Amino acid sequence: MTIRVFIDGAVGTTGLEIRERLDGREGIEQLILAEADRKDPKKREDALNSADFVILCLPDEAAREAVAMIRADKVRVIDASTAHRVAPDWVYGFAELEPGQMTAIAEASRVSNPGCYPTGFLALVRPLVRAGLVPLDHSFAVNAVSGYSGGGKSMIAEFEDETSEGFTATAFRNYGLSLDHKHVPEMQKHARIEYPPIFQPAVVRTYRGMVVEVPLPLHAFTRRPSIEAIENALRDAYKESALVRVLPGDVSTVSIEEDAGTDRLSLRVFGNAERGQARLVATLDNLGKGAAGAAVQNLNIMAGLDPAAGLVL
Ligand SMILES: NC(=O)C1=CN([C@@H]2O[C@H](COP(=O)(O)OP(=O)(O)OC[C@H]3O[C@@H](n4cnc5c(N)ncnc54)[C@H](OP(=O)(O)O)[C@@H]3O)[C@@H](O)[C@H]2O)C=CC1
Ligand SMILES: CC(=O)N[C@@H](CCC(=O)OP(=O)(O)O)C(=O)O
Repeated sequence: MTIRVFIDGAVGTTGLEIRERLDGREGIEQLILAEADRKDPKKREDALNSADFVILCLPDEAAREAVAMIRADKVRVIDASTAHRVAPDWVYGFAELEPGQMTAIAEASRVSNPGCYPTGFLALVRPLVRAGLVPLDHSFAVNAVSGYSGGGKSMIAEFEDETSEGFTATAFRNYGLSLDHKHVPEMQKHARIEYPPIFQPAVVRTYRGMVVEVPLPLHAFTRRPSIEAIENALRDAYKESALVRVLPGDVSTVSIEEDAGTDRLSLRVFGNAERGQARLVATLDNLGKGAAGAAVQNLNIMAGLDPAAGLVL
């Protein structure tokens, strides 16, 4: 059986990566709009309704509009934008996050692809909250850096094109200083924690890759979990996963290039037992498990294909 896939936003940063991964795959036919038609509402509407699977790689508002254009019941949607990540009637497309999540994705008609930063945060934190090692009412902090492709075409131009408005030569800059980053509700909801985490993102002069860190004051928690207990809980949560790996915390540094160019998500636990402090560190590619890789994985799961097909391990 061949499935028909339409990527809306196929020439954007995420869309192109997905398209390349699906190109030439047996059993997948891509509906592709010509450059002159790709923003034509009528042409998009036709494509959106004649596909079996639609992957939205659009800004949030355009993603909402695209969903509203879909009338055919058979069309199943994966939305890479932020638009539906906390919507109650959408399935959260993070297959490894909860027991049973892969089945929920396989059966879903509407799947929201996780954000890149939430992917790192949730992978580190959710198993610990679920196991009761970290209390639900802990006030989490998240420190993270991303490659500049995380901001899509406009941020790529800011970092690469001297003639673009907003061109910057900076090596590192923080942002989200008003503490209202769009990923915070998604992190809170899917970690199932009481308070919004304090999210401290930054962007650096490298194209792709991310490091996402969560500091934990273990000494302050009622159960005072050991560093080993934290690492074991993560190992247990991801023991069956091909993409999420828990690595020993025996290195002296972790670089942003670690998983760039792959669909892996690597987790490490560092700590100081005497002080009762830990640093949880995730690395991933914002365009891999953080976007395009996750979308391809979700498509595989929804269409009943090999879950690892087209992914870079
Ligand atoms: N970049 C990343 O690392 C990640 C991105 N995402 C999400 O994926 C989505 C896409 O992001 P990204 O690829 O980075 O963004 P880009 O800006 O690189 O690409 C967006 C694409 O959508 C097109 N587009 C915009 N409006 C419309 C419309 N009304 N109809 C048809 N096409 C339209 C743009 O056209 P044009 O080329 O003419 O501008 C562009 O090609 C966003 O919601 C983003 O938040 C999620 C996780 C990570
Ligand atoms: C470096 C950078 O600017 N990154 C983007 C997030 C990229 C991403 O994950 O997109 P979604 O919001 O769709 O998840 C940001 O912080 O807004």
